[in-house]
Amino acid sequence: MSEGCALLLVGCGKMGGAMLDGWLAAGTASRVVVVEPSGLPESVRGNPAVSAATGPADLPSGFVPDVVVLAVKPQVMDTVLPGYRPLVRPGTVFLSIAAGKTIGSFESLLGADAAAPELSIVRSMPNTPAAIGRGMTVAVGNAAVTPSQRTLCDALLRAVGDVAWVEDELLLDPVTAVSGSGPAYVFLMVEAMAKAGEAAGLPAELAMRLARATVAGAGELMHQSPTPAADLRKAVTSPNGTTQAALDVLMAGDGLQPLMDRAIAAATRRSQELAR
Ligand SMILES: NC(=O)C1=CN([C@@H]2O[C@H](COP(=O)(O)OP(=O)(O)OC[C@H]3O[C@@H](n4cnc5c(N)ncnc54)[C@H](O)[C@@H]3O)[C@@H](O)[C@H]2O)C=CC1
Ligand SMILES: O=C(O)[C@@H]1CCC=N1
Repeated sequence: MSEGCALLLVGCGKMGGAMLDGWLAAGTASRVVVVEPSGLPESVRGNPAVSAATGPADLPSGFVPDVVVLAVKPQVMDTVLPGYRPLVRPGTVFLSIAAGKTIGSFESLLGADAAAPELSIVRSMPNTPAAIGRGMTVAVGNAAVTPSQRTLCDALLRAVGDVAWVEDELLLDPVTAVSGSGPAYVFLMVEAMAKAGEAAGLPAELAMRLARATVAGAGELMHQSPTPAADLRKAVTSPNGTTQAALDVLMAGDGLQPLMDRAIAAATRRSQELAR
């Protein structure tokens, strides 16, 4: 991977943009063409390795991507993707980060001969901490993905954080619910802690500062420590102390677990619906 690949990025919004920054910083892509109606993001303007195209018919002449990264919203994938059929060839792998969209849907959108063995597709689910190189991505490939294409996709995803590969594509729906959407749950917890702190008498600004610092610090502690989360929790919890009083509420039968079960189930269902 020392030379970097030729990459076509379709959709350069929040996730595509974050990943592009990571690839360029890591040198995983040596040439990137970006198709994005809003134009190139500020962070890559002037970078000689990056150029813009208005669509599949506007790619630089002779540009043959090793990988086409699909980072548009799932809702527009069906209209956007057929335009990229001419790029299907044995040496090119299509790497999707779209929620819900299945490998089967990409196979049919990318051509009538979609079952052809040369149509290499990797479906993946990253998350927004990718913007600071701390993403968590889960990926699954179809049978056509060669070992070198898998290595390439792994390097691209690893440039923005950790990567796990699975064999069973059905896992991508609960994966999306846990790690894809998960950062939003954590940010909501910060908001909820700050509001509760305010209700308990703290000035709003101080309550938010405490909530942010606590979640960020606890996250970093967990990141740096191999200690299981339950043990980190127990280390905060003095017998019959303040934490115990709060955890008696949060760990009650109607506490956080049933709420989280319902939230993850709802997101999983939505991911399954987006496939249709
Ligand atoms: N935001 C998140 O936390 C995560 C998002 N994803 C997936 O990433 C994909 C992108 O999501 P975001 O970056 O959040 O959305 P976004 O709206 O920020 O980015 C999508 C981009 O696609 C562009 N676009 C629209 N039509 C296009 C076309 N015809 N050709 C090229 N680009 C086009 C839009 O202008 C926009 O910049 C989605 O499929 C989503 O499911 C995956 C994991 C996490
Ligand atoms: O909310 C969504 O649909 C996307 C996928 C995971 C995170 N954001």
